[in-house]
Amino acid sequence: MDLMTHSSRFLLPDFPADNGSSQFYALVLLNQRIPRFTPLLWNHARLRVCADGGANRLYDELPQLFPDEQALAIRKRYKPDIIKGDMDSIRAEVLEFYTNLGTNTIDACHDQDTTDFHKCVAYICGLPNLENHNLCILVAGALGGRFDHEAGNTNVLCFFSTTRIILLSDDCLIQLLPSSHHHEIYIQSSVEGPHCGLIPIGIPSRSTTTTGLQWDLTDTEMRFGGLISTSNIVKGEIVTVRSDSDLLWTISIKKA
Ligand SMILES: Nc1ncnc2c1ncn2[C@@H]1O[C@H](COP(=O)(O)OP(=O)(O)OP(=O)(O)O)[C@@H](O)[C@H]1O
Ligand SMILES: Cc1ncc(C[n+]2csc(CCO)c2C)c(N)n1
Repeated sequence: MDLMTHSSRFLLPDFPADNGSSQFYALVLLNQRIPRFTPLLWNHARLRVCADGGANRLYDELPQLFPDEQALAIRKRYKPDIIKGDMDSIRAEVLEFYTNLGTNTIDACHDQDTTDFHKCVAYICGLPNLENHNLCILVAGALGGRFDHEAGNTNVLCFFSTTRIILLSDDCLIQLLPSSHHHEIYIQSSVEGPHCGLIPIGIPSRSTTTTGLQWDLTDTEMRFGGLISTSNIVKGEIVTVRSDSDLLWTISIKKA
């Protein structure tokens, strides 16, 4: 079984924007409070997409992160490449502002069966010329507020299980660890941890084995209605995970 490695280097303030790695970061902004480190993610991303009302968050909340600068100057500096969704949440003035700046908008109001976030990920995954890149989609504003949205966002991780997608809020990070691989997670202890969780999603895990946690699992069964690993603690610099089913990995993000 192949190894997949993971690192939240994109949260490090001194991780260079032109980081020389083969990773192609895309950023998706959702319609929930944007994390304070969003400008950092923005600088790493080579494609920036707003999911419908996510554009309102960019317009309203990004200038608040730069209180000493003119809101208009910040809005012009942080121009999304694409706004995609069913366009029922983006305000008219916001749509007009970014359209005038040259942002492409893709109206997908005919599809009321997938979320705006799902539509954005499908769009990114369908872009030509990405096959040779190691795509990683960073998602800002994925948690907090409505649980149906949080569940829908988590479902997108499962739907696109072969794509690296990382849900982010001010407080935590969530990603899928597919069972097709075993995993090494390099902990960036200056910005994340120690609280973490491993959660079976979709189906129970008959066997999960970890190293690097305070409460390691050893060929352990996990299922909703039985044991799932919450309030665990990262102990080492590397956490390893092997499981017979897909798991969610979640880790706390430290306050600055
Ligand atoms: N409270 C929230 N928590 C987490 N994610 C959210 C929340 N609100 C919206 N999102 C995410 O942002 C995306 C865009 O939000 P937007 O409000 O435009 O969606 P919507 O389809 O209009 O929602 P609604 O269900 O209210 O009609 C959603 O697809 C969802 O992924
Ligand atoms: C079983 C079922 N439940 C809910 C919806 C509604 N829905 C799901 S995604 C979406 C688009 C949101 O922008 C909407 C309206 C549906 N279609 N099917």
